[in-house]
Amino acid sequence: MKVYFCGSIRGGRDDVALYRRIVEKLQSYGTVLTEHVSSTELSDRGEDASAAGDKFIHDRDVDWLRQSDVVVAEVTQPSLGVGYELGRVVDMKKKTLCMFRPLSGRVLSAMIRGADDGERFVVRDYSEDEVENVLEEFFNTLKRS
Ligand SMILES: O=c1[nH]c(=O)n([C@H]2C[C@H](O)[C@@H](COP(=O)(O)O)O2)cc1CO
Repeated sequence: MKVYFCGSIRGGRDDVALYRRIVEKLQSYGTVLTEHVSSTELSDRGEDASAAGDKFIHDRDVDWLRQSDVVVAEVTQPSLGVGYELGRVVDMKKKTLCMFRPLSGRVLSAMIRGADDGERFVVRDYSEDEVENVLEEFFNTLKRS
């Protein structure tokens, strides 16, 4: 199974330790195409600051999104890139889990929460200690569908 993980990069790296935990868990289910998103070596400058780099990143990531079987996004730290990826994914009709931590004090964008259809695109509120359980639940429902 190919998994695409979305997490904030230029939107801010505050949650990178959590991204690491998510990616480690996801790797027990399949190949994570975007493992770099969880790298502590990646700063909020992104992978490459050059203009050609940005086109490469965009085209590669959209291609990976197309290839993926399932998409998991941590959406607590607002990120234009993650929002864009999720918009594309809705059109691609991929099975998607968005994970949000209300204890952050933030309110999730209506364009993400409002896209929840209870089936293909699901938004799940959680707290940090529940990360692994939330992912287990999600992948168990995938097996059943
Ligand atoms: O260097 C990068 N590499 C990369 O793969 N991305 C993708 C994957 C992330 O899920 C998402 C993060 O977007 P943003 O940088 O706007 O927070 O975009 C984004 C950047 C930088 O924008």
